[in-house]
Amino acid sequence: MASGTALIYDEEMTTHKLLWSDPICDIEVPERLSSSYEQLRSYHLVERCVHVPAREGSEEEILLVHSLEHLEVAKSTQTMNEEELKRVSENYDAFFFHPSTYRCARLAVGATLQLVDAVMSGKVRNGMALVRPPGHHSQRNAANGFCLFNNVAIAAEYAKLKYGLQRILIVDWDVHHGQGTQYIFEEDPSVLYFSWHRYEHQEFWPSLKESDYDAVGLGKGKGFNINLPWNKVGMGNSDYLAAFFHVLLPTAFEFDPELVIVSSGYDSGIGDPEGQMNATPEVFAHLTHFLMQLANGKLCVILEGGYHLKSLGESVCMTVKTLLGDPVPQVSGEMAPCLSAVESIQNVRAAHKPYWKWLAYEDTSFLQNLSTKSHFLKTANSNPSTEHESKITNNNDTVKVDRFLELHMKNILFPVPPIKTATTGCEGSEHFLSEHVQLVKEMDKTEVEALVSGFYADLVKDNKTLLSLGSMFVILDKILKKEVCNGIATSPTAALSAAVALRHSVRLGFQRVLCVFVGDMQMIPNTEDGKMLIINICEKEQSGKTSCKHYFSLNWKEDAEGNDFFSAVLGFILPVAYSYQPNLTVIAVGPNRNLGISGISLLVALIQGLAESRIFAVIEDTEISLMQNVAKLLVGASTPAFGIYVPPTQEKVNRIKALRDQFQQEWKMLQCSGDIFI
Ligand SMILES: NCCCNCCCCCC(O)(O)C(F)(F)F
Ligand SMILES: [Zn+2]
Repeated sequence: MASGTALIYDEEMTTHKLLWSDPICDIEVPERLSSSYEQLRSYHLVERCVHVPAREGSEEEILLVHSLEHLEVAKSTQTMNEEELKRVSENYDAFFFHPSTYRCARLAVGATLQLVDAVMSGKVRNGMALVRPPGHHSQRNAANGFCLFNNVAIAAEYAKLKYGLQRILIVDWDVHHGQGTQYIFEEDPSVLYFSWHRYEHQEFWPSLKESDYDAVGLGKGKGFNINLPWNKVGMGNSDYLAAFFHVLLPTAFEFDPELVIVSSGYDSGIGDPEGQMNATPEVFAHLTHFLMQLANGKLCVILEGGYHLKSLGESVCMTVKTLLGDPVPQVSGEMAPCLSAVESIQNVRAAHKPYWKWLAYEDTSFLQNLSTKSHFLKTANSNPSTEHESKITNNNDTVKVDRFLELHMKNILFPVPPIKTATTGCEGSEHFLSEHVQLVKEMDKTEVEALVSGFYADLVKDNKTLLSLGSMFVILDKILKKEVCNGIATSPTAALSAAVALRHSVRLGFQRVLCVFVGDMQMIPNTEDGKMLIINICEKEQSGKTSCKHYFSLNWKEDAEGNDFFSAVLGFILPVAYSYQPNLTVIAVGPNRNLGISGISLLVALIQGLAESRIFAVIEDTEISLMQNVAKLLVGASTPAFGIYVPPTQEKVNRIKALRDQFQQEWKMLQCSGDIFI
């Protein structure tokens, strides 16, 4: 699988600028590009990327999406004077021409296509193109909203034509609706377009009815256009993550794209005058991390909007750092989506129920009793997470936001551990040893005995286990000291090793340890003090132990034909895990696991977004191929082969829903339907 991250930037795209006064367009300034690039340099990220040059998009490439008339009008502006430029610009909603606009727009298209080629040819795994003018509002025959040519739409058509792709996912996390992109692919089932956007019940620009959640696509394209409207400002990290867990990711994994393209606008970030949202830069690391697990990692991130230069720059850096494979920083803020966000999520899930298998058993009874909607809103105040107090009173106070971000990013940008993975050289590990892996020597026997005889004597009986513990302690120490990012060990009794590892981790000072245990756990540690949260994925209810706030037994029988674990990971495990905010994750696979390797791989891949990617994996030593798969994932050598997508059965959906209904007050990231307020 390819490696490396491309960065495409050409200073010439800073020449396009507004020549007259226009309070609407004057935020789209050249410094957006140059200061983002400077920020990348200041974090030494430019030198870690593969430099790919921009080029001019050809007329033929532009005509993949735009009309000849639109192209001719754009071309004709190159020789116009200011008066003429102003007049042509007035034909469009919120667009301005400069003599260099046409040249810059062709460079933006070409830069985007260069990135697609670099990724599709395997020259790099993923990459980012810093371009302007942006693209997602421009339409076949019109410029709109600072956009002249639709860079991302052209890229999708180009990729279909040149690489014969049949499924492309476009994720538009810009705070404005990319109506241009929606119109272009509305009837096209080969391009799944997802956009969230500030909407405020059609009050916010471009104020279109077709930006609402019920615009699902037309004809054969029905189900392949997903609009998630934000009807309030102040949306934050938890709202964005909830939208990914409960809308985008389940759909994306079912769609199984061959390429993912992001219309990456950062005006959805804190401090932006347009968005007025509260999401902080590190959330883009999480969003990027999730999308990297699709399409075998083939991800092209294309800049759209973003008008607070500091917020824009920090968010661009978070995105590129993650594309490079760095650990994902802890996400800040209360992990509780607001009522308005949950309502939008519920509405879009209901609207798409007819088109997606994963939604087949979605309960849409709330639609019938819409009359109780007022009831819905009235009782809403009973839930504390209904509204977000806006951290920054008004985003217009740029300097205040600068200071906030200065402090906020200080404890986010931790030094990247020199080594990615520590292992004990267990059976089969020679396959993945590389400069990213450190073989740790076993702790010597006497040390282990001293340790075990004290704190773990009640757990450890025989000698063989004792030795396997030696390596485990060494790895846990290295993870705690941040000498490595993650670690993996095998054990003759994974259940016992996991129990000792959990107790050892808490003793070492990890205050919140998440343990996901696959198979029967045999011994279940006491989770009363909340310092551990255990999710036991087992075939049958553990002896009498029912689920409670910090212990869940999730009964799951792997599906014979393929991998149906997506709904459990996305709809339950990740929301609980993100609500808990662990500072270490322990993944353990015991004897007679009830999950396929692809289900476990999915879990390991997606859970790396937690605890600054600190994961300790302990695998039953009979599971050689599983160990190798997990090790490759931890090293970042591969994205998981998720196997054949199988939608969840009604019984499994009901089991998740029951757990969600029972615990969504404690773990609020589980909330995805409004019936919690009724
Ligand atoms: N009352 C009229 C307000 C017009 N506001 C225009 C906002 C354009 C936003 C452009 C963008 O940020 O979506 C892009 F990504 F394309 F750059
Ligand atoms: Zn925007």
